[in-house]
Amino acid sequence: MTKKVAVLAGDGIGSEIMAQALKVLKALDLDLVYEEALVGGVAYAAYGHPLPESTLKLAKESDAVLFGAVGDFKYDNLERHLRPEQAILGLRKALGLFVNLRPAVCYKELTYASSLKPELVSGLDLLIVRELTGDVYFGQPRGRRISPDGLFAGSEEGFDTMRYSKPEVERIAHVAFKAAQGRGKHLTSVDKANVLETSQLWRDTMNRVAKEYPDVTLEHMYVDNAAMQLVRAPKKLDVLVTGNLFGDILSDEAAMLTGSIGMLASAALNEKKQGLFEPSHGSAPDIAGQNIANPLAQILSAAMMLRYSLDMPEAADKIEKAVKRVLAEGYRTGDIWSEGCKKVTCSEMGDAVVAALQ
Ligand SMILES: NC(=O)c1ccc[n+]([C@@H]2O[C@H](COP(=O)([O-])OP(=O)(O)OC[C@H]3O[C@@H](n4cnc5c(N)ncnc54)[C@H](O)[C@@H]3O)[C@@H](O)[C@H]2O)c1
Ligand SMILES: CC(C)[C@H](C(=O)O)[C@@H](O)C(=O)O
Ligand SMILES: [Mg+2]
Repeated sequence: MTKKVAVLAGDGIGSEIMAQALKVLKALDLDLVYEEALVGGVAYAAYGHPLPESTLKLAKESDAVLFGAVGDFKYDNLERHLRPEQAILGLRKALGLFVNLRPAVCYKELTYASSLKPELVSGLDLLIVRELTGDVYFGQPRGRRISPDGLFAGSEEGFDTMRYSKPEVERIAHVAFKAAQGRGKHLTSVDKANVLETSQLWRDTMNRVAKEYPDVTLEHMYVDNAAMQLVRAPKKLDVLVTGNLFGDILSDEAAMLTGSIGMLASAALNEKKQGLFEPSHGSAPDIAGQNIANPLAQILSAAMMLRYSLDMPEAADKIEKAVKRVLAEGYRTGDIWSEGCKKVTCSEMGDAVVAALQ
């Protein structure tokens, strides 16, 4: 049966990189229909809301969502619920996308583009499993008020609530342990249990779930140390599991190990394998409209979509192989370019990937 993909390009470089991913998908001539809709700042401009009902409906009834990026500094002063970023948060929550897989792979051709020494990153292949629908991102209560107590009583304060429930940690733990079983059988759980109750519950729960996976070695690491280890000896890590906020920060850090944030794809999944697939980076307003963004994270996110949600692993393999091929042939957008390589625009990179499909 023909499957349906909701295509939400969003803001900034979103439409430029999405055009490349669609070009690649369409060149594969798959049994898919694509339906586009507005999301983020462009949706706010058209409908007065970053996640219009029609876009949410399309996302819900589709087999997968291919998402670009949202965010535009010109909307930074809107009330929070109208800001473009609320669209991605709203979609994650509405679709129950509690699993976020962010693989950080350093292709051998890009070793030089990493900010770390080549020997530290060559062959790097790590997977961040980030919990995506809980934590301080969604915890209530939150808000602004006049502080009722303490040293600054009477002053305006802002507050958010970091929360995780046991079943919420258990379900992401199972995903992470299973991922570790399929890889190096080593799982690093990242928390801040030396300070936070939320993290202590996280750690206790990880330890309990670990008993069901005796073949996987579980290690705990405080998030400050994890941030350090990621740049000290990243290849000692294989699968990391962590909460929403820590995962957001660590995945951008891991992105730079691979050479550019423009290389980091991601999958957000629910229990039914329905997913939203997006690059880990944002709308990059500083380079939008210039056709110079790196589209590979978006193209690799499309490959993840074929693998994880649409049961088309051969097509996913083809895309991933084509990306490796264009890198081997020396094609580089500006963010990963170095002397001796072929500098290409965003759309030329898309064309190169299409030409490299076999
Ligand atoms: N999932 C999302 O949609 C998402 C993710 C992160 C940030 N954002 C939003 O994006 C906007 C910009 O945020 P930011 O500047 O902090 O982060 P960003 O990821 O958009 O950009 C950070 C830096 O990386 C560069 N960059 C990002 N993607 C690139 C690519 N594909 N090729 C080459 N260079 C690339 C940018 O030019 C910029 O210098 C904000 O509104 C933010 O809230 C959205
Ligand atoms: C835009 C923002 C809400 C989002 C997040 O914090 O999850 C982004 O940074 C990401 O990494 O996908
Ligand atoms: Mg982020």
